[in-house]
Amino acid sequence: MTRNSAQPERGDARNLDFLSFGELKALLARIFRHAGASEAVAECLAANCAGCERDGARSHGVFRMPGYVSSIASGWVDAAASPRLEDVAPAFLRADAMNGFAQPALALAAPALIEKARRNGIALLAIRNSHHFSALWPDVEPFAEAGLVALTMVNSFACTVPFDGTSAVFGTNPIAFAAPRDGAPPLVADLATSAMANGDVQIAAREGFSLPPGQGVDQDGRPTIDPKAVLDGGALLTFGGYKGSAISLMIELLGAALTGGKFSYEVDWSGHPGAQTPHTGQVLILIDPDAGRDAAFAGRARALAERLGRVGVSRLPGDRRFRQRARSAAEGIGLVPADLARLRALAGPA
Ligand SMILES: NC(=O)C1=CN([C@@H]2O[C@H](COP(=O)(O)OP(=O)(O)OC[C@H]3O[C@@H](n4cnc5c(N)ncnc54)[C@H](OP(=O)(O)O)[C@@H]3O)[C@@H](O)[C@H]2O)C=CC1
Ligand SMILES: O=C([O-])C1=[NH+]CCC1
Repeated sequence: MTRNSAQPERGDARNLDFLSFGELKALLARIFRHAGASEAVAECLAANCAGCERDGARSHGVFRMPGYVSSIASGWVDAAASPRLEDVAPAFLRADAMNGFAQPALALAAPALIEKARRNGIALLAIRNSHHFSALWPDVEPFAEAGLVALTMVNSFACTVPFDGTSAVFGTNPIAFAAPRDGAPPLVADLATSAMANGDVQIAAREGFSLPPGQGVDQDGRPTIDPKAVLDGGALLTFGGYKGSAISLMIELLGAALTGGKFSYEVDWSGHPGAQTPHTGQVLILIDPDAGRDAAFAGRARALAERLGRVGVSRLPGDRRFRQRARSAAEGIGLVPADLARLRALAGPA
């Protein structure tokens, strides 16, 4: 059976167990603490991962928890690391995640970054020595809610063949953008620059679905719709051929060369069986869109969105997530009972 697994269905609601966001976040925080994370890291990553599940961003929801745990257990990532911040220029911050996760480094930097963006109109954060194993929208959306435009990019691990190339060099290299909009939630776009996210390929393999044609190749470079062949020595293609390849190239440069992180092809976790979290870098740019003038940007964003609606566009990036978020708030976050049981087992004794 083939399914466009970009946002796979979770199954029949009648067969699910429902948790509130608070309950799911508390369970995930227990798992992180049990795995050896510091309190701060556990809270930060639990909120992030529970938020992905709540919003229907399944490729980075609770299915990722065993990967977090095995990466921590392998000694590849330090879940108790305390990130360090360096103020390098009026509009430039660097953060060393100290071989920990990227999100706690971003959380540490956020207040100073916002202050710099408001003072200078723009500010850049370069995070290195960091592991990013999640969606990017949580890294940009809060800034747009505070009236700022945010753009972020992360490189990952070599699993994507550059256009015209013969083997994987790029990661799935996501880019996310958030902008404030008058009278509505921010506009938020968040996408892998590979044809699919690696997480969705893993979900398809686990649930027994084929990939749509044109997403990946097997270990011999032949086109395949078998997710296991893509994961087992094969690779993904870039989205949109040479165009996605060009954007992925930019993300390698900004995510790694600019930050001091590793290129995706330099990630070598062979000495750490069980490691799954890419050890690379992340760049984030904040813009105060109304610097030097009266507020206008959010109104312009609203005008553009309304125009798109008038020509028949029924879904803007972020809309599906916001709808799912509202649904989760009303009904709870539905989990397959076997997945919930696995999470409880990962959390150890209560
Ligand atoms: N940490 C890492 O190294 C990596 C993380 N990722 C993450 O994986 C996630 C999934 O990526 P990907 O599979 O490419 O995302 P999708 O293809 O599912 O979605 C990409 C964007 O397009 C929007 N969108 C999807 N379908 C439509 C449509 N029909 N009309 C209008 N807008 C649409 C989505 O909005 P909406 O969200 O509302 O559906 C989203 O903003 C991302 O969160 C990404 O950050 C990916 C690669 C690596
Ligand atoms: O889905 C994906 O492609 C990835 N998520 C985290 C690392 C790569």
